[in-house]
Amino acid sequence: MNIIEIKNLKVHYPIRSGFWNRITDEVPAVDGISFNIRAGETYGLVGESGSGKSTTGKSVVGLEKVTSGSILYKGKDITKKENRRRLDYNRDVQMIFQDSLSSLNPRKRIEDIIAEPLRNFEHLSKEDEKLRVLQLLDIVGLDADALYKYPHQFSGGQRQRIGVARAVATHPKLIVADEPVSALDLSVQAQVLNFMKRIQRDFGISYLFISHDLGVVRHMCQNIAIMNRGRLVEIGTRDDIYNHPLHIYTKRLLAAIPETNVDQRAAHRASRLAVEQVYQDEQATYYDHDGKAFPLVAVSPTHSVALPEKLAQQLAQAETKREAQA
Ligand SMILES: Nc1ncnc2c1ncn2[C@@H]1O[C@H](COP(=O)(O)OP(=O)(O)OP(=O)(O)O)[C@@H](O)[C@H]1O
Repeated sequence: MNIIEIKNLKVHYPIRSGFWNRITDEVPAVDGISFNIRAGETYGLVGESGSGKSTTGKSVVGLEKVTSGSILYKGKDITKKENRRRLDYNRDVQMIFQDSLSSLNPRKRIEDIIAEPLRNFEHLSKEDEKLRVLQLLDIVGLDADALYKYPHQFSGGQRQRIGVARAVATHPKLIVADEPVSALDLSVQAQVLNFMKRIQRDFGISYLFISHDLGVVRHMCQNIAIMNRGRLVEIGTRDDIYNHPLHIYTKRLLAAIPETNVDQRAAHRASRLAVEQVYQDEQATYYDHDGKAFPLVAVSPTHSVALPEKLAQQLAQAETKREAQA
């Protein structure tokens, strides 16, 4: 069952200029994307900086005005404010941000930061509210003495835990996690990802997991969409994307994952350079004459790629042959 269905979503930002501050152009930050998130899954949205991931995430939580298209939740389009209100959408869908320092109010104590959504959506007595905040701190592995501290008194990883505690306070159905570990050291990244997984199991939450790094997404996501210049260039299961990538942009993101095995580094660098060369030389094959991605074409029930139909099928057949020979 799908928890969210995104259909042909567009978010175009106006560019104003001149004495009268008129709209002279627009930035197509999100340019007609469609994908579904299933209940209980972690769906990855991956692309380089500026590809439109955050704008998509903010549209899903209702923080960004949508130009056209729809986002369906329980069959209703929540790009319309009245549907968000009617469905308690702002309680059911929460967001975790990359920059935990600026997303947590520095003047508020942790108790008040975590209690804020409870005060907005549930009207508990003071005692019950405190009990809930203590339970939430416990869930994310922080001690009770955190209650009276301020965000700057915590490490980046601890602040991200506080952000998660606030996000899960109202028992949401979906959390949009926008680069939740990108600002953290590798060892802390693993801890935060692990407890995000645990919370998902315990609460039955779905995540829209936004990242520029296919290396991080591999351990979290069952299905992945690759975003480039406001469009989706490839959608597939983890196996489709990591083991049978078809679009050159996906291959380029995969080649950018650092190689940890020292013996493999030279070969990895050579293949990264080779992919980069194809990407530079074959823009006209992989993008239309405006430099935009083609519409997605399905090459299997789970795998779609943004290429002209014939080329998509040829590449998919070559990939099947390669796998059979391997
Ligand atoms: N408020 C805005 N007004 C105008 N243009 C914007 C606005 N917000 C984002 N953009 C532009 O929209 C495009 C997509 O931005 P977005 O932040 O969604 O990308 P992103 O993939 O999340 O990148 P990053 O990881 O760097 O945040 C970029 O070209 C960006 O400059």
